[in-house]
Amino acid sequence: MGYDYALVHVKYTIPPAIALTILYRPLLTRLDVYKILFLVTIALVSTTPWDSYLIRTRIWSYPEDVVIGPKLFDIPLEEVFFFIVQTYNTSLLYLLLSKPTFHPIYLRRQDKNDRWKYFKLAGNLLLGLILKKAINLIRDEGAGTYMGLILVWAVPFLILLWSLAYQFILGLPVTNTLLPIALPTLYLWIVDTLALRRGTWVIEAGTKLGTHLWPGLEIEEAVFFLLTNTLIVFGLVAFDNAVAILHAFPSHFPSVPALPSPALLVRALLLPAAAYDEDRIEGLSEAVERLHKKSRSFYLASAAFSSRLRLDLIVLYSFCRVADDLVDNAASPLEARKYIKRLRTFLDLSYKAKDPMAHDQNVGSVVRHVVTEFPRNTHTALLQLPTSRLSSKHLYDLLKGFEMDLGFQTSKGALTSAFPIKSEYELDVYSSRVAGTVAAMCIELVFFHYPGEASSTLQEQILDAGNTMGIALQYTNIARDIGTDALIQRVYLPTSWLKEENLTPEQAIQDQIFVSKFERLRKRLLDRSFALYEDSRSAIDKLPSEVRGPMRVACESYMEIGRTLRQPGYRVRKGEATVDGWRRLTVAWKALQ
Ligand SMILES: CC(C)=CCC/C(C)=C/CC/C(C)=C/CC/C(C)=C/[C@@H]1[C@@H](COP(=O)(O)OP(=O)(O)O)[C@]1(C)CC/C=C(\C)CC/C=C(\C)CCC=C(C)C
Repeated sequence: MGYDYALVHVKYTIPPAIALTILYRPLLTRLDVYKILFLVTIALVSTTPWDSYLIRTRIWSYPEDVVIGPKLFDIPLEEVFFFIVQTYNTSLLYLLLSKPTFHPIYLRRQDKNDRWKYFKLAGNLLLGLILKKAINLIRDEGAGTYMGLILVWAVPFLILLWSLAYQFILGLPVTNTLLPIALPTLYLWIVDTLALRRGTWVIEAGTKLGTHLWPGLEIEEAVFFLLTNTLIVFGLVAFDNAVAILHAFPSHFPSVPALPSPALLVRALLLPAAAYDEDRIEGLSEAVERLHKKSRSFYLASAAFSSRLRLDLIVLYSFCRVADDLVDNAASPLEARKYIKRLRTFLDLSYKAKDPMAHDQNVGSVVRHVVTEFPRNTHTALLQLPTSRLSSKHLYDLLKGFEMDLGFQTSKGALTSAFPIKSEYELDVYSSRVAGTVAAMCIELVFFHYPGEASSTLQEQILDAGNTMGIALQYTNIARDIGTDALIQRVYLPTSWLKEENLTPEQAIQDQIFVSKFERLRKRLLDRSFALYEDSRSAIDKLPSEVRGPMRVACESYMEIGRTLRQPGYRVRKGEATVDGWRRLTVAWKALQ
């Protein structure tokens, strides 16, 4: 009996496991736990008979004085623990590195002439040849036996995973594929070199090739760790591929449980790529692109949400952004009004389409309306709005908020300007309509994806606090944009506030930046923004535990704009991010704790 093998764990495998757990803990979802357990189970079940065979046939051995003693099918418990901890560590690293990835946009519809099918074929051919060579090595019963046994065990799994998930394996960023394979492999090569040198485990002479990758590292060991890490990462990629299919194509999978069964995952992977809905994939890609380009705060926050809710939030953002831009960037107030009217008709038709009696006919009229009445680049954002999960009230109220913007008289040649925000109350109403509604819709989506976690009274309280938080964010938004809004004749500062400073909205526009008074009013906006934020933020703790952190990230990273604006001497610069990327990340990290 000895502790050498156990010490390898104490020194080399448990510390990274602890570090990765601490690092990933705030982002961990139930689906992640499910994935890790799934992978660990497969690793145990598939490796145990094979490793047991290697030990019983003495291809592989452990001196009695380096292991504690207990065994499972002749495998020392330290070795069994190795399968678990390696799978755990590589899985956590993969999860960490792939957190920012929005998987559905890597799905590819494939028709007959798509060249990707040749990649699939080439991969399978190559793996098939390796398998044939491996069988020959075992048959020869010579120095290639151990290498042959490693390959014969690993390659069939690789063929399976490649066949099911080659689109993702090839398409995902290398930070999601090569990196989580390469880092743990290199690390385990170093650990293995030290263990073989100390004699903690021994490969018998006669069944090994005798080639070293570097002094002290047998080629078989190097290949073993490379293949096992590849299997773990490909397994996780295949899992994410299946989940992406389940969430992206409701027409094929109308209802998906939070933790899909293995059978459902396999069914998803077996859906022919020719049956993928191309418009849906394109729509999701456009939505992520829009979010990425237009909002650093919400893009970062979106990565922290679980996949199902994340998808809905991204398409909701895309709708809100497009609707806001249609009104804001209209060539004239008349055109802006026309778009609001068309958006209202779009909502009327969409909510009528929910009526099961005339569903198909009504969906047709929604599509026709969108295609004929809106610019091409807005179609997917409108058509993907998840109306089945949102009550119409908030969307109609959002349009009422946009309508208030039309109260600003901005047409060229207009003699006088109009300023609809006369009092703090009116600013609150405006903010509630354009931002409180957004908060309410985000919360509705949370309740949809996490049903039964809050009573209806609690839901009301949370929605109320969400409205307040939305108003807080909008006040910060207005404080940041005072200058740029003035350039387009919009003064959101309440006329009553301006009056207290002996100013009028017209002066605000003429002088643009009447610096000190303007800064005093900016401070007043921010003070109220932070008061509202303080009033509402504790309600986030009443949300389902999995969304608390991500919601905090969304609110905190936006409020950080306010904190920056409050710094003495800070000046807003047009086109420049108020909060830099590093600071935003730090804020997100703290919000997740
Ligand atoms: C990850 C995540 C939460 C993403 C999606 C959020 C989402 C759907 C945002 C839509 C934003 C949008 C384009 C709305 C149109 C109206 C508008 C312009 C509102 C202002 C947003 C400012 O965005 P931005 O700075 O990019 O806009 P401009 O360049 O000025 O045009 C708003 C300030 C409103 C944003 C409000 C929210 C996202 C609500 C936040 C509150 C919650 C998520 C609820 C928190 C829960 C509790 C219980 C307190």
